[in-house]
Amino acid sequence: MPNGTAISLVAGFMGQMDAREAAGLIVDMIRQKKMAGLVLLLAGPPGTGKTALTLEICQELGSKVPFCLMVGSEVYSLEVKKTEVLMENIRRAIGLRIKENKEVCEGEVTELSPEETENVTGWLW
Ligand SMILES: Nc1ncnc2c1ncn2[C@@H]1O[C@H](COP(=O)(O)OP(=O)(O)OP(=O)(O)O)[C@@H](O)[C@H]1O
Repeated sequence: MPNGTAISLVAGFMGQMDAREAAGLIVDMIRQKKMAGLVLLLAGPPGTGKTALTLEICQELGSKVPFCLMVGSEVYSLEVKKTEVLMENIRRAIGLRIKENKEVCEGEVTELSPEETENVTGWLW
């Protein structure tokens, strides 16, 4: 609502008034670029709506803000480095935005003519 209080039932979300009002403040702060360099941490028991609230914040910020769900057990896996997991998710988030602008050309390749180059990368300079 305009005064910053949450509506008791909206978009399937009910209760959690304090958390939803706080989420509204976060959305305002992001829009005013006051969250730059800051991280929002939602803590609480399982199934209390942390993910749902995060998705709401993301949707409120518009279609250009990607929602990228990360699984905690992935981050703490011994097989993959934490930085690799983070990089993969950042790539995924950027990929979502690139995908929106993707131009698809349809056609048929009728001929391929390989060209010899001097450098090992295969790029023409
Ligand atoms: N206040 C709420 N109103 C309506 N539905 C809710 C509310 N809180 C949670 N839910 C629903 O309960 C389910 C579990 O919520 P969610 O996955 O967001 O919880 P979570 O806190 O992220 O859980 P976890 O810590 O296990 O990841 C979802 O389907 C969500 O839509």
